[in-house]
Amino acid sequence: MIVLGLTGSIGMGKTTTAGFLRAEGVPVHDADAAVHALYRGAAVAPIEAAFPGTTRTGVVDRAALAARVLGDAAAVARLEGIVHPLVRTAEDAFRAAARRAGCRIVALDVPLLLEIGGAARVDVVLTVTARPEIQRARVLARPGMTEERFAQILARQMPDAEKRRRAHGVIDTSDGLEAARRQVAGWLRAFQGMSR
Ligand SMILES: CC(C)(COP(=O)(O)OP(=O)(O)OC[C@H]1O[C@@H](n2cnc3c(N)ncnc32)[C@H](O)[C@@H]1O)[C@@H](O)C(=O)NCCC(=O)NCCS
Ligand SMILES: Nc1ncnc2c1ncn2[C@@H]1O[C@H](COP(=O)(O)OP(=O)(O)OP(=O)(O)O)[C@@H](O)[C@H]1O
Repeated sequence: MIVLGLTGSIGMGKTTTAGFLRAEGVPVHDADAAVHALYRGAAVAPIEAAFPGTTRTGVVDRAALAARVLGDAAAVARLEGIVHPLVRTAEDAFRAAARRAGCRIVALDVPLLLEIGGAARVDVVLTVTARPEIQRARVLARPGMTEERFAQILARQMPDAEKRRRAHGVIDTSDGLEAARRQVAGWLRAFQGMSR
């Protein structure tokens, strides 16, 4: 079974590109979705213990948690130390189920794949990118997003050029949905020739 690692910085088009993979029959595990589920489940108690007052009625309050950790590298590292192992457990269960089901190729959608050394756990890295001005317009169009918050998030993420350099394949979402969909189909044809 070939494991694709789908990654890319904020607003580059990972989720949309993951949708193209699913449409081609590739099961996708979404790390961000796993984190959202953990914030209603297994992560609530350890996060409340580490950051008192950041959960409400058994659910992590993302805004309170963000206010508590963002801008404090040690606190972000502590949060990641709680969350990332739980995400890995969910990913491992997804991979085992896909292997049992006889899947030939699966994808892990992990925004921080390269930041957390995750390239070692996939066979192929696919980086989703877009021209900087397009990324910027997309992110700043989001409710509540500010130039400062955008800069803060970019500062925490590996530069896009480095993510493209480390990738086996790049999907550029700058030229519309159909162009990106065609790139996904092209890379899948290339990877399906691989044997694992
Ligand atoms: C700190 C938290 C609560 C802030 O939540 P909030 O809803 O305000 O922001 P959101 O999660 O949407 O993040 C916004 C953007 O930053 C990226 N991002 C999220 N966490 C991190 C991080 N630790 N380092 C770098 N980029 C990050 C996301 O991929 C997204 O592109 C949240 O980011 C979080 O729970 N982070 C720890 C878990 C994690 O590392 N998630 C990334 C998925 S692998
Ligand atoms: N190929 C594309 N062509 C045009 N617009 C796109 C394309 N891919 C994504 N978009 C648009 O860009 C925005 C961000 O897309 P998406 O949510 O998939 O990115 P993301 O990388 O998952 O974002 P984040 O990491 O911030 O969650 C959305 O408005 C989406 O419709």
